[in-house]
Amino acid sequence: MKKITIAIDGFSSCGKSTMAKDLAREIGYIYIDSGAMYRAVTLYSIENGIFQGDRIDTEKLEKHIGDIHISFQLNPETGRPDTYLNGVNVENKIRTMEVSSRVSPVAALGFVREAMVAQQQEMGKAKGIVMDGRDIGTTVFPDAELKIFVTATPEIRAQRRYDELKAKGQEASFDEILENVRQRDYIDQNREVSPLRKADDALLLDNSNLTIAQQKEWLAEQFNIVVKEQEP
Ligand SMILES: Nc1ncnc2c1ncn2[C@@H]1O[C@H](COP(=O)(O)OP(=O)(O)O)[C@@H](O)[C@H]1O
Ligand SMILES: Nc1ccn([C@@H]2O[C@H](COP(=O)(O)OP(=O)(O)O)[C@@H](O)[C@H]2O)c(=O)n1
Repeated sequence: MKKITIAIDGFSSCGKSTMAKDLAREIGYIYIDSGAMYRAVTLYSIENGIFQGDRIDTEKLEKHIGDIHISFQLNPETGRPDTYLNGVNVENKIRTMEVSSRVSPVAALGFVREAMVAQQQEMGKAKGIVMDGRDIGTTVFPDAELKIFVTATPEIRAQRRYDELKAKGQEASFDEILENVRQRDYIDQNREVSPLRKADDALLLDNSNLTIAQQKEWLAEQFNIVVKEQEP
């Protein structure tokens, strides 16, 4: 069967990676969490003195961008890929509120996006990939055969992220998470380079009232429809 490219974009914390990972596992495709790459660049910046308070030393980051190597390795325990920054597993570190609160300004920098998009396009060259993020259907893979744009209300998304952090035993405040979700949505939609928007040919999914199982089933249906259409 001919392999296709699947792009899943949308607002923060709405369940993109949950559905992307599940689908990739089921159909034997590679899964790439592009947000993890921007989070890893942010962690590198925090750990290497590139932030002065909230200010980003963009000159320093640009000088070091070539030293930031991000890769993914399947974690046999979770069955999902973990993110590695220069050979070190940073999967837990990149999910903290500290990284969440600093990632969107880093991801708005043109040279950061250029470097990440080049790596993402290289990863998807052979197709057979599910990638989730903000600009996958618009910039990274504009020719993707299946494009989805996911959304849910900010309150529902913040609650999902709150439950997740709690379950991991991390300190979290619902109000702080809601504020972060809103702030990131704003920056992501209003930046100059590749702002978050639905590609004209993307299917819209509001999963506010869907369970994980329901959205998984919906996505599998969309995949089957597109694959059938591709058949000669
Ligand atoms: N339909 C859903 N209903 C309830 N919780 C969900 C749903 N989809 C995802 N989640 C949970 O919400 C949290 C955020 O999902 P995630 O896939 O990380 O979102 P995103 O990749 O869009 O940021 C996770 O803890 C996930 O288990
Ligand atoms: N393709 C992408 C993916 C993420 N990002 C940025 O990276 C941040 C973190 O992405 P993420 O997918 O981990 O966000 P969550 O929705 O999982 O919290 C986003 O808020 C965006 O600022 C981006 O600019 N482009």
